[in-house]
Amino acid sequence: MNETESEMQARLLAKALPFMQRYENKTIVVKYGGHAMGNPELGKAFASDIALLKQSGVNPIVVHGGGPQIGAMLSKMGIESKFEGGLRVTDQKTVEIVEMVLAGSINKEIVALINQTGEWAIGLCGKDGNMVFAEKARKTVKDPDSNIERVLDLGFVGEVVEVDRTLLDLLARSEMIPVIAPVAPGRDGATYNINADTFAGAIAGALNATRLLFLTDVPGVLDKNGQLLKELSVAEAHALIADGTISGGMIPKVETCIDAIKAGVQGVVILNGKTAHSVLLEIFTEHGVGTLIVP
Ligand SMILES: Nc1ncnc2c1ncn2[C@@H]1O[C@H](COP(=O)(O)OP(=O)(O)O)[C@@H](O)[C@H]1O
Ligand SMILES: CC(=O)N[C@@H](CCC(=O)OP(=O)(O)O)C(=O)O
Repeated sequence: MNETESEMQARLLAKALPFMQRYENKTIVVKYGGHAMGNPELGKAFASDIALLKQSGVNPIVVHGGGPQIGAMLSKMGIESKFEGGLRVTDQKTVEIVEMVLAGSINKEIVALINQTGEWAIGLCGKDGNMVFAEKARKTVKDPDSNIERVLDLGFVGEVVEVDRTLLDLLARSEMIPVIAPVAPGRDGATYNINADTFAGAIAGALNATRLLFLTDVPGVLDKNGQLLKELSVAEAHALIADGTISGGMIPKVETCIDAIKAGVQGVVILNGKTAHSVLLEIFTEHGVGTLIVP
């Protein structure tokens, strides 16, 4: 007998039960990258995945990026921008635009998409509820020829030094889904631009998240031949960064995965946010997608 569409739907829903039970009351941090955004249909699918997690009793927390969108605004305003080691060199003018784009337009766009599903999202950044404090990032790079280390001055690029769980714990017990922009104050009163991957890792670590998902625009970490690596150990990741196979924005992503694993996050996955319902595929089905980072 041919299965009707309703029967198929019922069978698929029944299959999701063990996963719903596994993740009930667990925290899942989803990093939504700027490269994964932009397509309205995919945006809707992402929002409905997050809404479904919340309805299933999971505690989803969205941390978003917006690198390409910041780049577009900076060029519209005639401000030049460059990256070093995957991080945007950020002067005073740039950090103002970064805050405007991240904590403003992009944050509210994602909040609105989730709200349209009938769930409740609340848009925040590190400043809200004294959630996150940052300090000036101290990054060094090795000159490939001489191997000499050089300190980078990235301006108002920050790294997270403190996460206060109070607000996020409160929201976990509510109907609200937090959507967080990676901007945070320093104790020095400055505003810092934090790489969204690093920021998501810090939030996941502080909340002992069960899962940390990175939604980007590639299927996961690719090897030299462009093939997907389904699993990547910490040692292999270091080797791929050192030999240049992992470059650009993938560097802070993979480094964050390593730190998150060390901080006790149970599962860290880099996956393609350009595949519709990638979050559900990863969380509610047997076969994960993307690259799983293992200790
Ligand atoms: N080994 C690699 N595997 C996959 N992507 C890589 C690799 N090395 C560099 N990249 C680049 O990293 C990008 C993803 O990082 P990023 O641009 O910061 O995305 P997002 O905005 O989603 O955080 C990919 O689009 C790709 O160009
Ligand atoms: C310091 C630094 O580089 N900050 C990032 C913040 C946004 C971000 O990380 O966005 P994606 O996740 O889309 O790359 C930036 O200015 O682009």
